[in-house]
Amino acid sequence: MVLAAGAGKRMRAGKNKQFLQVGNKPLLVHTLENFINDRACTNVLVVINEADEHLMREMLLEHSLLEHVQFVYGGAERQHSVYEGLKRCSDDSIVFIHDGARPFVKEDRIEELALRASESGAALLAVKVTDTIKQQGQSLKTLDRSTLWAAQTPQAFRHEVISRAHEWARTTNYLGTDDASLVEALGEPVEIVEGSYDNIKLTTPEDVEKAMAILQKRRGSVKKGDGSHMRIGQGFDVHQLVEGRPCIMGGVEIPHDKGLLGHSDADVLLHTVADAILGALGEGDIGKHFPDTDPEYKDADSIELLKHVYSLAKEQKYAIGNLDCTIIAEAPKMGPHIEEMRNNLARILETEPSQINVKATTTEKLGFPGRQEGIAAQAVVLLTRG
Ligand SMILES: Nc1ccn([C@@H]2O[C@H](COP(=O)(O)OP(=O)(O)OP(=O)(O)O)[C@@H](O)[C@H]2O)c(=O)n1
Ligand SMILES: C[C@](O)(CO)[C@H](O)COP(=O)(O)O
Repeated sequence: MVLAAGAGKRMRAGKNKQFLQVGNKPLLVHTLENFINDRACTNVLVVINEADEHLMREMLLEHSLLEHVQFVYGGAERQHSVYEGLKRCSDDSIVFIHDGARPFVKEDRIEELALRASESGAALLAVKVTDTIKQQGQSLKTLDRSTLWAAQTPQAFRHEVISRAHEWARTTNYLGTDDASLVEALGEPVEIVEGSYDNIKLTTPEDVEKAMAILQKRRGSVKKGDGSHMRIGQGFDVHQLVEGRPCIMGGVEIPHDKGLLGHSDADVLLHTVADAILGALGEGDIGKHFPDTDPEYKDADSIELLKHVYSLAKEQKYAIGNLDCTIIAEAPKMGPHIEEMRNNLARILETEPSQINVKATTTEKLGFPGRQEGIAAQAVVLLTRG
């Protein structure tokens, strides 16, 4: 259960912080991917505000996650949101309750929590407190920090245990700041699984900068030299120019007296980029994935084809490092459309336009592009993961 029904007031972003862009994707997308990609996780429930539903659906669709989640409407307080979510969890499950605003939970912690929760009924991630903690009373007291832990999420429970704790809290009007505290209040065991200081909750604007630094660190900390932290690929494609076809380039329909011939919409730029990404992944080429003999791809929208190719990269946890493309065409003029193509590519590939470069050249009237018989495009892409 991923909680995303808060207002994000302390973030002061003018919208629910779950939509905030953190590096190459929105906060909630980072968080959900940790669970959707986890093999042991069978159902992902997202607790949302009804008012956010439309935008939430659009965002998850754009990142190919919509089909992997179910929505439930939350309540006024975090605890009420959890209560609503619990009604939708099955009786025999281990329920993970996690803040949508914590994007950096690690796979091995999820495994450890599942194990400990199935043994003891309840387990949470927490880190040892590193500051000296003062308690304000009549006089100031210093607590023994060797016994203090800062609670994080996920918190994992046998469904029966957490449902009972929430029912009790509801009838007694007990409001806790996390879910483990409700089980503690019943006097039942809760185990701590040591987490990581990087598993931060993005609460204030400063946390976005911390999150960016953690993302950078993760990208840089993947073992170098094994060829898995970055992959490079190149693509090249040509389509013939003929009368009676639209000229679609980088998702932009460019007014011209001729258009590109092909089984799909023949967007030579997007095909080239798709080939470059497939090359980087060692996954062959677009002909292998979308055969031009398959009627399913007749007049296919190349944006959808490229999205599919990018989803293969995401499955392997790669994102775009940068992409550089060249269109080779005598006509039409590409200049007025380059920015739109760049923005389209950034959107499809879930990155920033600054990571993408699109340029165009003629061949000085030489060869098939020069004679305006066709248009070629080439691309080089760097995929990174971490
Ligand atoms: N009624 C609520 C309140 C919070 N949350 C979720 O609980 C998590 C942790 O809460 P917090 O960081 O406090 O988020 P917000 O409530 O959104 O932030 P704020 O308190 O600043 O408004 C967030 O992922 C938030 O979306 C929720 O699902 N339902
Ligand atoms: C549950 C929690 O993440 C534990 O640290 C946290 O208490 C929830 O956030 P909030 O700011 O207290 O709502």
